[in-house]
Amino acid sequence: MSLEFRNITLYLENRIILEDVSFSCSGRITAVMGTNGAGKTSLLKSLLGLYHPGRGEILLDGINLGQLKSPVRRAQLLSYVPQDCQAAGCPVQEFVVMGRNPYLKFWQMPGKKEYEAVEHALEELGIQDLKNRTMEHLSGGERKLCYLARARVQEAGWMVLDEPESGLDFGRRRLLLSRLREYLTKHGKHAIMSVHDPALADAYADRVVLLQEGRILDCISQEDENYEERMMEGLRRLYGRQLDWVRGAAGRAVVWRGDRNADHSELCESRKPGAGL
Ligand SMILES: Nc1ncnc2c1ncn2[C@@H]1O[C@H](COP(=O)(O)OP(=O)(O)OP(=O)(O)O)[C@@H](O)[C@H]1O
Repeated sequence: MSLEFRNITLYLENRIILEDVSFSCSGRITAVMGTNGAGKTSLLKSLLGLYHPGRGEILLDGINLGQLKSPVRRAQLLSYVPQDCQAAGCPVQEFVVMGRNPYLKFWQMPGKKEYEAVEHALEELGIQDLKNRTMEHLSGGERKLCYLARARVQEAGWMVLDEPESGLDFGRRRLLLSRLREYLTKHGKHAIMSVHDPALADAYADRVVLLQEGRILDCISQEDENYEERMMEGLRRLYGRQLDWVRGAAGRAVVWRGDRNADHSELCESRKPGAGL
């Protein structure tokens, strides 16, 4: 299964948001990283058909998504977990089962098979206890997990996840991404996700795409011989020169040298005037 972005250029409100973005995904998970406003969500929304690039094409297993008219077919190919998981006024079980809609006729109600899929997804994510709760009464993290369960029962070939880790506690982030990897591997599926934490991208993604102000800074695979050097060089260009790897028996991690005493002024200088933050 292949997913390729070819020369994507996107304008929103007469501003260029993505410029000539080209890369292909590889392995189970591709992570997209970049500072706030770099264009990660816009890239994912272009993939989902929510934004329409003025130039370029996105090819999923040879299908040009720009020419795909059927929303049902698109939902069979791509599932989505947005950054902001809005509260719906229905029980969790009913929300999650909506993931099966692309496979039901318009007059058909979900049945035993569909609810079994829901049970299974909730169990895998460790949130069976939420089944009968109302979506709008859940915490942000709990809601995020319900959206993930819905994407899971949708059984699309590709999951599109916008900051899946946001709002989750320290342990659940790891649990979620390792379960995601297991699920993708077991079912031969793939994911593209935006993520802010380089440690999570490093630990769970096979390929990391670094976006800077709407352009590709680098696209690095874990298999590349110089992966560590390129990854660190890219991260330093995005976030600052004090970043470094530390290595130990338990693996490697990205840290700030000096941390609380580190000089973070470079971070602000690297932002464009008027870009906020
Ligand atoms: N619908 C829109 N109309 C106009 N501008 C938009 C729209 N959506 C996004 N933008 C702008 O596009 C730029 C990229 O936004 P985007 O949400 O893709 O960034 P991001 O990398 O996902 O940021 P973050 O890490 O903060 O979520 C920003 O400057 C944003 O203000």
